[in-house]
Amino acid sequence: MASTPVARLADVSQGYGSRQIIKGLDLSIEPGVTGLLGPNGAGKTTLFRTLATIAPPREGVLELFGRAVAGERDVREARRRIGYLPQDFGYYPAFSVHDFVRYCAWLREVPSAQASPATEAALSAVGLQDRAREKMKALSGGMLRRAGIAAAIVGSPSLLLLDEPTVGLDPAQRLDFRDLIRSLARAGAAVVLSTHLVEDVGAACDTVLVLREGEVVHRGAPQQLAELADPKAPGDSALERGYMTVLGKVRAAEESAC
Ligand SMILES: Nc1ncnc2c1ncn2[C@@H]1O[C@H](COP(=O)(O)OP(=O)(O)OP(=O)(O)O)[C@@H](O)[C@H]1O
Repeated sequence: MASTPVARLADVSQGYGSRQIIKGLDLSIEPGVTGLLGPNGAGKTTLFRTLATIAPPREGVLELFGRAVAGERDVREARRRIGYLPQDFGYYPAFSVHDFVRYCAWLREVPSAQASPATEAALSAVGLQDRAREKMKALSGGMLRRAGIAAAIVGSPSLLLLDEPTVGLDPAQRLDFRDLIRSLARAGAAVVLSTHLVEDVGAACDTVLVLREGEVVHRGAPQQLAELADPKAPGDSALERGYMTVLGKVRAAEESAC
């Protein structure tokens, strides 16, 4: 039986000023881990901002947790259940790591009795429990990223949106991160992550979406993408070659249509 989508976009368009980035997109996000691949400028961050209710769709409908998001009240209710790690997230440099994550719990309206245990749990999930008292400004790039992941997962959101979460993580931390998102998905969360590291998608995702110029040009299990690989396509793994093959085919179809 098909599961109910956690998020659904129906005929959604999105853009900046006069530029349209996403055009008439239909998309559903199911429980489990969804990996978002796509070249620079494909619209991945724009899609995250739409799903995170930061930028309302210009046209079309955004549905979250089975309800259309139509006004301020819907946005506020939805945000309690969404964890979002933007590519460049803001923080107060003088905050301790603990206070930063706890502040994010407060923003998400995690009940005050649960805020402290939820903060401890999120810090320990990313291996920062021993750095909880350090200032944010004293963290290395990879540790800052881990603090951002902790802030996104605090309070166990139902929908977790992670924009390039593994940038700057060392190999051991990337492996731990994969375990973490798999366990969050097993606990019922829908996780969407964007990455340029195709192997992260192969290792951690149930579904992969390839976005190009604001359109989903492929959707399926990572294995299905790997099976599309043209052996002559560039790439060091079947999945990379599958990804490059899909992009190459779309480009060729566009060129022949011109
Ligand atoms: N604030 C903005 N104002 C105007 N154009 C923008 C803005 N943010 C993004 N864009 C444009 O929208 C398009 C999609 O950008 P977006 O950041 O969503 O892509 P992306 O797939 O996340 O890229 P990357 O992989 O480089 O992070 C790009 O052409 C970008 O230049």
